[in-house]
Amino acid sequence: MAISIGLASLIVVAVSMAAYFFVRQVKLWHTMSHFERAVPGRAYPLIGHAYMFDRDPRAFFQRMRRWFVELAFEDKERKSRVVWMGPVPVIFPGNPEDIETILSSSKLLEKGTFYRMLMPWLGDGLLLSKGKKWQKRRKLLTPSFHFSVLASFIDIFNEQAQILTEKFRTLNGQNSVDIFPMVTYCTLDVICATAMGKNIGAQKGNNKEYVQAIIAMSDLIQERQKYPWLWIDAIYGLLPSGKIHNRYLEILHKMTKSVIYERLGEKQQMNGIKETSKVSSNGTIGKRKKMAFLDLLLEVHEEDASFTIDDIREEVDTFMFEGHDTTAAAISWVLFMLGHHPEVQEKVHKELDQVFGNDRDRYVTSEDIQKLQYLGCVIKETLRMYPSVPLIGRQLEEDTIMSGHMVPKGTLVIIGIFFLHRSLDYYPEPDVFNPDNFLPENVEGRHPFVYIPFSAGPRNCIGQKFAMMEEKVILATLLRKLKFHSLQPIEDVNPIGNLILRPSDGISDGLIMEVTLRT
Ligand code: HEM
Repeated sequence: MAISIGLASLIVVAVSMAAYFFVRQVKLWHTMSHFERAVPGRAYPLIGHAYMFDRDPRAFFQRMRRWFVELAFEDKERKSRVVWMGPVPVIFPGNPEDIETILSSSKLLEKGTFYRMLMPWLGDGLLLSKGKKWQKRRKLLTPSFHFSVLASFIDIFNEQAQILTEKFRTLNGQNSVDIFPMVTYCTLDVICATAMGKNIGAQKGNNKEYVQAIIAMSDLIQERQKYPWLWIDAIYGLLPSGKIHNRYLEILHKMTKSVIYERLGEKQQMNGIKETSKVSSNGTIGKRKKMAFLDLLLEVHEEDASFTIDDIREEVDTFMFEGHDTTAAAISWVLFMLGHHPEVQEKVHKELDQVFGNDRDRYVTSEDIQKLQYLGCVIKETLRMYPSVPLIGRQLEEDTIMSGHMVPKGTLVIIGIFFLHRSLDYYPEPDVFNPDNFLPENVEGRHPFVYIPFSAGPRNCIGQKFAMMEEKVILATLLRKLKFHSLQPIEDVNPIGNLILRPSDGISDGLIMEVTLRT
């Protein structure tokens, strides 16, 4: 009797849940029927459009590119469209006006499910936090990216750029080389020195365990994002890749924490001479060493104890993640494009000669950076064609009108930066590399939301100026001495868009180039 009552209750609960789910799905289906599909095929109950997705990430991204560029952005009406990822509808805005609605809103700031895989590593750092917490953190951290702080990092950019140049110089055309990992080690050294104040010497082959962990971690997260069954922590933790993930996580957190406590200890020791430990105009702590982001965060912690050591760890890890892969991809794609466009490379070389004369060794200064206008156009055009962050997401926190229809609260929205930047509507020849697209006269009159490599609005990239400065210093240092020649045809190197836009020619995931000395 007891069993049959239990069984009956179970059945009632199951049937009610199924009915609730069914009604909810029918309502959702009806609401979304106002939006055209972003993919050519039908969506079926439960699986949605998932049957159309290629397992091979390269083929998948190419297919998405055809669908979204042609169907969405180049459709006459440029309406936002829907894709059913299983039973979950995802809206892809198809015009800059809808993108502006989302990104410029001070209420639509939540990132959504796709970012969940980053949580174990980055916690509630600036990239992932939401609501009041995000607002408070953003306000706290914004002064850390003030120009005077960034200017104090310029020596670090120069130092690491020179090490990279020397590494390339010694190759001098003897071999083809995959530039991607070399540039990544360089940007990793830069971010460790600027975020943590620690020189980990990745370019020199030091700290191998940490370097391997940080590079592999991004790859593991990207892999995990693709397969929903890996999203469940309990399952993932039992699988070999989950075990590796957790081991790397431990290495990464251990390093960040040990640097934080080391720095905190040093700071406390210096408390006796507290006055000199305040940041000075050239970004040094007293006479000791350069300020790192970490020092600024420790100062915030001293003034406001509710900003805890764990909070600092989350922010430092967020900078470590956001601040090395993005810039490595951006610099590598610039070199790859220059290697395919010798006439553009020649113009960059000329500009460098005008600014630096015959001096190919001195450090790049803030004043030089201002003068390198054409290099700036090259960087921007590369970020148009190969935006380091190709897709960003939001989970709507309130009902929102897009393309004239209501999208209910809770819906996932994905903004395809890569697809937007390749649209014929906004760039006359979207697949042609043309830095002149960013000459002031050509930028004038362009809708501000058709070019958004750093996102836009209140939740844009806080590291944008840092990134542009770092890119210019590294490229100006490399290109004063070196010439780059790409060895893979452009059409063979398809970008794969996950967290970061990476190259793949189907054989290697690198950018293979010949590097020679400039005469
Ligand atoms: C070329 C280099 C870079 C590109 C293209 C880039 C792009 C972006 C984009 C598109 C976002 C928005 C992400 C989203 O909404 O999901 C973002 C956010 C962010 N970026 Fe960057 N980024 C770059 C470099 C950096 C650097 C060097 C740092 C730090 C030193 C950094 C720190 C951050 C942080 C902390 C956020 C989260 C901001 C917030 O939500 O308030 N980024 N970045």
